[in-house]
Amino acid sequence: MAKQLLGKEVTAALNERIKADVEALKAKGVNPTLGIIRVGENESDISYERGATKRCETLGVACEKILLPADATQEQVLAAVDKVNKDDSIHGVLLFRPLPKHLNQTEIENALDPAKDVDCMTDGSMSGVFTGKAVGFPPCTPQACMEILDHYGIDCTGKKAVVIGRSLVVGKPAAMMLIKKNATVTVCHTKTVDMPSVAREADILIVAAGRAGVVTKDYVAPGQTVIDVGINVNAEGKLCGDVAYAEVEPIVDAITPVPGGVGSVTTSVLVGHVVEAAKRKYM
Ligand SMILES: NC(=O)C1=CN([C@@H]2O[C@H](COP(=O)(O)OP(=O)(O)OC[C@H]3O[C@@H](n4cnc5c(N)ncnc54)[C@H](OP(=O)(O)O)[C@@H]3O)[C@@H](O)[C@H]2O)C=CC1
Ligand SMILES: Nc1nc(=O)c2c([nH]1)NC[C@@H]1CN(c3ccc(C(=O)N[C@@H](CCC(=O)O)C(=O)O)cc3)C=[N+]21
Repeated sequence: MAKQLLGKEVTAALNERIKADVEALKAKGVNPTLGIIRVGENESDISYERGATKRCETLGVACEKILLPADATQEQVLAAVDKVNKDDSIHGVLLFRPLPKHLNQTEIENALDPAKDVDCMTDGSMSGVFTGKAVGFPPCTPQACMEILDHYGIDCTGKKAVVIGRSLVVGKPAAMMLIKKNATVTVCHTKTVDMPSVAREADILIVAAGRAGVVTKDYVAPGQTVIDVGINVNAEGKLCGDVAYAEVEPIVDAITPVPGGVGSVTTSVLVGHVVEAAKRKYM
């Protein structure tokens, strides 16, 4: 039986800190607010939006949404970004990615006010993750993975970490954060040869491929910690991760479940960033 690394155990202390900050802000007449921009009806965007909205409610943070159709023009999306930038009542902004293919995502991301960039969408914020200089906020999902390791006292120093996935939202920044924690890091992707033998060497395995069940029992070994970032919907309409949980869990030391793992920590980290952005402005 592997130890389950539970999101709710990780977020308990974090949520208490956020609630205290929210109260302090409200005492000063500031109502911390998250702005959400969604283009289209992507299923995974909508599930993140639902989780983030619920988390805002429980922590006392307001939420303003701008919903645009899937065929929105570049100008319409830029106008939405301009609106949230100019709105003093909005302290942090979440823009779901990837955007529909016809849009210039880089231009839209970089139009965002860096002070409101709570999910590391601008190139300036992302540079901070790579240079180690404190520029803006780190991306919420890889930070959630690090919060889980920290909470359970899993020391990365000298350990072998393998990350499956190289996206800018998860894989690449997660690799940088693991290097900062003194792990020796290998990053896998679709061109990696013999991934199972690479993954089996890991002490810490972070999986963000976005494909249900890619990590089977052949990828794991006793003693490992497995962090499953994937959020997929299975044939029965239930949430599942990228790891074939039933066959992996009996082998490894510790594992995050889906749901109840990384996703639930991500939304707390996001709301924490919004509150911190409001604090930086007013306190
Ligand atoms: N828990 C949370 O809070 C969050 C969860 N997610 C979830 O995490 C997953 C990953 O998200 P994201 O990084 O944005 O996804 P992307 O699709 O942008 O990236 C997936 C990465 O995984 C690699 N990959 C895909 N399939 C395989 C495979 N079979 N073997 C090896 N590598 C593979 C791809 O390689 P290549 O570069 O070669 O194409 C790519 O680098 C998704 O399920 C997403 O829903 C995302 C954000 C937050
Ligand atoms: N800029 C950007 N950043 C993202 O991080 C991002 C994105 N765009 N686009 C979409 C994907 C997908 N994603 C999800 C996160 C949590 C849940 C989720 O379901 N969370 C549940 C909990 C799930 C669980 O318990 O594991 C909740 O918070 O209540 C779903 C999906 C983020 N993504």
